[in-house]
Amino acid sequence: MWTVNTDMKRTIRIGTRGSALALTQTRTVADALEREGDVNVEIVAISTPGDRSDKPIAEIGVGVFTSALRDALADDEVDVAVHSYKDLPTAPDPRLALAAVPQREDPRDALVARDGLTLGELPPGSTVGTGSPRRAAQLEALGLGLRIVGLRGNVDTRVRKVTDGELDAVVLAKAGLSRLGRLDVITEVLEPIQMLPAPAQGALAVECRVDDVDVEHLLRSIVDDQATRAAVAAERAMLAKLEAGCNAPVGALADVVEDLDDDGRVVMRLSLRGVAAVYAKNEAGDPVVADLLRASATGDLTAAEQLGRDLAAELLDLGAGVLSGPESRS
Ligand SMILES: NCc1[nH]cc(CCC(=O)O)c1CC(=O)O
Repeated sequence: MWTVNTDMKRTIRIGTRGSALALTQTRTVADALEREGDVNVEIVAISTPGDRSDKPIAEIGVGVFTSALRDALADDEVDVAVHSYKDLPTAPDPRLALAAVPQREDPRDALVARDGLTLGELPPGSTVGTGSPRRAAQLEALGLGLRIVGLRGNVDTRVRKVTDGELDAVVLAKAGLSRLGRLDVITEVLEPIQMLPAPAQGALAVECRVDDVDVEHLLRSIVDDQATRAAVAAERAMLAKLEAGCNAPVGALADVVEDLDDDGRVVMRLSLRGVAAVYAKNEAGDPVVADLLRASATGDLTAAEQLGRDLAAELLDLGAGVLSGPESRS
């Protein structure tokens, strides 16, 4: 007796962190592949040191959430890795290819405050939780007299600090709340003019092994979004160049916008805004935000990375490298 395997579909193993957020965003990639790719998909949760530690990210370092996943992919334990793009180090991993950048969620940060309050309605002295020096610096610069309190943990844990009355508010990525179905807790979506998001916030990075051309082609044709890829490339190029010159917290946001060319025809271009904090030392020798440097520029969609590097150069000229504060990427 013998049986014929009639199911000739290839099975693609997709690696992800095990958090509710990571699993949900990986599910969207898996669903698209199963729907349009004529493949079977298996989701493999991989535990990372970042998931097992409660220390501030600034202490445990960049890549804590992503390097275990990248290793599993390079070692052929999975075929695809789905990351929150903003958690990836800027240095490329030569073992891997960035096969797809799916369409981005709303990149903005969101306030979750007690009693439905907005930032402007929080009385001076209110406590606002965030573990991100980028968010802390921009909150301080608003001059509202808010007390910034360090914070870590998953999205639900952070929201609970407000619902339990421990903090007056927390700031989180809107995309994370959206993916978890928790948009209802948002009391204000923060405009980029007040708070520029982390480079690549709200976007996913989908990687495969550099020599796995079949999977790369599959991912590129089904889940890649070119506008998101260009926007995120500009933001990340800006971050990468600034990292070389300083470790100041950086915010960046690129939008695809309509513009007119020399002949008055409508063309799509990339508009990039960036912010970097400059620190000074107070009497106790601790770094405090002395200034927020801002710059913006518009460029060709096909030269996204150059636009990012140019804007970083402008911020460095303005003094972004002078005295760097706490390291941060989120
Ligand atoms: N730093 C943690 C992190 N990494 C990705 C997200 C979700 C949002 C996203 O994909 O950018 C979050 C949570 C947050 O910043 O509130």
